[in-house]
Amino acid sequence: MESVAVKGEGLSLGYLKGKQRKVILEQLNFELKTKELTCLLGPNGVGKSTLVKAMMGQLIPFEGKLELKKKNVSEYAHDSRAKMLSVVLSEPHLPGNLTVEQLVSLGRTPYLKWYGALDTSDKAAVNRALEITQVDYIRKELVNEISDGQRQKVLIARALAQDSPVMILDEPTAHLDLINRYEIMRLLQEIAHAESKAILVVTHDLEIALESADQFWLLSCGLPLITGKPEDLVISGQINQLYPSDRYEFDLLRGRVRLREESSNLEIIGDQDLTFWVKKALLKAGFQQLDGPVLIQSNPILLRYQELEFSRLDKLIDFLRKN
Ligand SMILES: Nc1ncnc2c1ncn2[C@@H]1O[C@H](COP(=O)(O)OP(=O)(O)OP(=O)(O)O)[C@@H](O)[C@H]1O
Repeated sequence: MESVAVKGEGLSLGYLKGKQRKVILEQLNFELKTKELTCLLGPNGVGKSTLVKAMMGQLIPFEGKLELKKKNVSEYAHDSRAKMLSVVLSEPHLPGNLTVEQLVSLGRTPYLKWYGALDTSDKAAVNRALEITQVDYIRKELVNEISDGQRQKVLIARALAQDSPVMILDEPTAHLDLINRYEIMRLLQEIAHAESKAILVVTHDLEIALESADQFWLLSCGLPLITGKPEDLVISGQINQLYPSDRYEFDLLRGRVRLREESSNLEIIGDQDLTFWVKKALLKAGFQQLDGPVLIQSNPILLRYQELEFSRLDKLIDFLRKN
């Protein structure tokens, strides 16, 4: 099986204002691969949706090549492109009077005959999509009467029913709680691997993306697109290009962004994970320096400072403020 599903080469994308070109992205090179979950990350306004629009055939590149399964994206007729690429947008307008099953069935639209009814293979594709995404049990519920997390799974089911080798999702975890964010990304990773799909997810959710993505594409203003395994980009420090400001940095140990640590002379002794949180609380409370070390004893937690013992950080901080 050809592993490159979408390929961009020397792509320049943007919008026309009259006859004037407003270039948003230049010299983009990438390969979206089958059996991989790729996350596209970048700050607001950098051009992520612009790239997605181009992949959907809604935006003709100013320059360069954009191929979907080795054929120029703009050469596809609407229906044949829909068989190749499905899209889940972040804020879709859904007809609320449809049931989950009816909405997922809409994924079969590109395959329907002129009389518009689902045949046995369409029904099988819908059932399979409902099962894979585990929303079978709400198939008769109305779309506007289910939770945000369920709705997101239903939209993924509709894209699955469309049976295209490429799936693109724009912020599928927006508005979801932490567990559901993990759930959705884990589901997408499983689908990419088990169903042999090339999946591109646009997201701002770096922590969750790090847990689930096989590839990262990092877009930052005025720089070339960086692609690679998330862990490689972390190890090489390229991940920091997402945060151009000096105030932020990627915390290698904890796998997330943090405010660059203020320089401090705090001496905190104890288990490494615990010292991290004690230091964080002291810095937040405005203490960059103390008159001696803070010793942390675990099980039960006890903080020792100047021969005094504190069972909680707020008690230690209260003491420091008063003295
Ligand atoms: N239809 C349009 N016409 C002209 N300029 C546009 C149009 N749509 C978007 N832009 C511009 O293109 C740039 C990139 O926008 P885009 O929506 O692709 O960013 P994004 O990375 O998806 O942002 P976000 O994370 O906020 O969704 C922005 O400067 C925006 O103003």
